[in-house]
Amino acid sequence: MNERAKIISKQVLAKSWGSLTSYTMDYRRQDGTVQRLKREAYDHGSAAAILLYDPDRKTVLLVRQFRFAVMLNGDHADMLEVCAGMLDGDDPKTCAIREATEESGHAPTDLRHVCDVYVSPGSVTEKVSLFIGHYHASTRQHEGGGLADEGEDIEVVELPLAEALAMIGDGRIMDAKTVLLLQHLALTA
Ligand SMILES: Nc1nc2c(ncn2[C@@H]2O[C@H](COP(=O)(O)OP(=O)(O)O[C@H]3O[C@H](CO)[C@@H](O)[C@H](O)[C@@H]3O)[C@@H](O)[C@H]2O)c(=O)[nH]1
Ligand SMILES: [Mg+2]
Repeated sequence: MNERAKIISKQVLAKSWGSLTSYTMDYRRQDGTVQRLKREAYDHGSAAAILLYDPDRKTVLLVRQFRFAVMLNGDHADMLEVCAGMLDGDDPKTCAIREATEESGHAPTDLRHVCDVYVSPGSVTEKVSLFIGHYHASTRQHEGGGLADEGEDIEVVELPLAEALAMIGDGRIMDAKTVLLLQHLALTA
């Protein structure tokens, strides 16, 4: 816990798949004065994500899936993203391999860790560990698509890296972790 903030009380506003909690804290400002503040935090655990890249063909494998919150915010809800998922008790690398395999059908090789990011640090506790891994014909285990009994309905989409980068510019790719990983790959491939 940060020494600048002392939690005075907390109230669970909602607890279901994730939890939304309202905290009251005494926050010590940079000038030393203490201010009482309220902040809400949404906690559904942390996550890992992996961009699948075929270096021989310079293609990437992404997944398209429906995102309810994006629909609520008035944007096109069929999001094109890198494979990703909640840690569910696994370490980030194990999670990245598990999610890539479930969602894309490929068990990736040559994983490298890129960085860890908070995508919405103002209110969401989730930290996402980002990886790049390789796929090719021999890494294919099955056709992918995710776990239908958990409501996943995933289309696997293969694209030239150059086309995926262009899709960031024209708004067809809007998921932050996907933008970051594609741009990192473009800088380092
Ligand atoms: N019951 C219930 N199930 C949920 C809820 N929200 C998600 N789920 C289920 O929980 C599973 C989550 O799938 P994962 O593959 O583990 O996670 P993800 O949704 O792909 O998350 C990744 O992408 C998100 C969007 O970019 C990221 O926010 C997240 O960090 C992560 O990288 C899916 O089966 C989904 O149906 C909910 O509110 N209620
Ligand atoms: Mg997922």
